[in-house]
Amino acid sequence: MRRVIILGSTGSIGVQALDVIAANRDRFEVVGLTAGTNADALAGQAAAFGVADTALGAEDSVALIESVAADVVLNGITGSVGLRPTLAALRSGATLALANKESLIVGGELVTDAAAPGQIVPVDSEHSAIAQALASGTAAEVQRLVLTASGGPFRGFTREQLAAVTPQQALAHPTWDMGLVVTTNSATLVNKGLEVIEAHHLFGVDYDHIDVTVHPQSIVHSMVEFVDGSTMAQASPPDMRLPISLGLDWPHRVAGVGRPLDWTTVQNWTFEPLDSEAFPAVELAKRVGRLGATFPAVFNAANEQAVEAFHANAIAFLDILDIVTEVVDRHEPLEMTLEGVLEAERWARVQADAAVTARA
Ligand SMILES: NC(=O)C1=CN([C@@H]2O[C@H](COP(=O)(O)OP(=O)(O)OC[C@H]3O[C@@H](n4cnc5c(N)ncnc54)[C@H](OP(=O)(O)O)[C@@H]3O)[C@@H](O)[C@H]2O)C=CC1
Ligand SMILES: CC(=O)[C@@H](O)[C@H](O)COP(=O)(O)O
Ligand SMILES: [Mn+2]
Repeated sequence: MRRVIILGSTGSIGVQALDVIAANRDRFEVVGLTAGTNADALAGQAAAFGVADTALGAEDSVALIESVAADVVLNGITGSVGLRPTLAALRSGATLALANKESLIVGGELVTDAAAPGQIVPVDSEHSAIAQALASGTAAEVQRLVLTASGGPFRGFTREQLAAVTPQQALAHPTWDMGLVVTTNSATLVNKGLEVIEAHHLFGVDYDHIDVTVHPQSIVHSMVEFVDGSTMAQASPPDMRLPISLGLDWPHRVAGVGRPLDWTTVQNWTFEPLDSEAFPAVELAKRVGRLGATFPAVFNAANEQAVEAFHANAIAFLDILDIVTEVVDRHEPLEMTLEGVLEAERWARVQADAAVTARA
């Protein structure tokens, strides 16, 4: 029986994790649940799963991790506020099933240095796919990682067309039903940029050997190319319960957690290059990833502020990336300590908010 703490249990990842556990009560026991502010939903989940320990907010999530023994902590919090809970989960010795990509991106080596080998299991669908595909060769035999991107709701749009898109349109993701921030990030392709940095930290592959291809069907979740020219791809219908289940009990598979592909119907899987002119986010992310230090934290924090402003109708869609770029370009890197990262984030949020105000 694996004892599981779920951080962000009231969100998209958290609710799907509870779905997986509800169907496999002989295998998983929920021992802790946390949310941001939604106390009613949290109390309902605690009653349904017989959980005594719950917490609201990141600080109390850390206290819960420190006081409740668990085999695995699933971090399904949204945003870089998940950094301290990620570090607390690693300190606790539990496996960290990581959906909260932001904590790895902003924390960088603070997170990877705190992790024992194999302690972080990726839940993000692309990184779960890569982890599965990597089993086909040795680390030295890996040539390239290829992350798939759906392209989001605005795939094929020109910059002129993107200028007028609305928050409501940005939330209409073609293949995944997710929280507001990651869905908006999929529309700008910032999500794919964050995922390139995430892949670099998780798998130790340099940025010249991490590529992105647009695959609108979201069936091939990512690929690993090996030195002999062989490419291993992981494919399944888009359903986060599969990577979540692997995160909860890696490397073991949970029977029946996802439905398989249906080969009795016509399949049309397509792949196309990313239009970096309309969607410069991946190039910018690679730039900040290469710069390292506090640049990724600044990229992410400025984006979080700009996404919030976009949904408050304070800025236009294209302003999101313009603001993030402006803030990154002005950044003077700070020391890579927790305090340095938090200070860089504070600075980036102030700068981004000022850039929003300047556009009002
Ligand atoms: N959804 C998906 O399919 C995927 C998500 N991810 C990643 O997983 C993470 C979660 O995404 P998703 O589930 O979509 O997001 P949601 O917005 O649906 O859920 C976020 C969760 O985090 C909680 N939360 C928000 N703020 C805080 C805070 N300050 N302290 C503690 N908890 C907080 C929320 O609580 P409350 O309800 O109280 O606000 C909620 O439980 C993100 O990093 C995302 O990029 C990655 C791949 C796929
Ligand atoms: C399900 C998942 O992992 C999301 O992060 C997904 O990647 C979003 O899709 P795109 O960013 O490819 O549109
Ligand atoms: Mn993803």
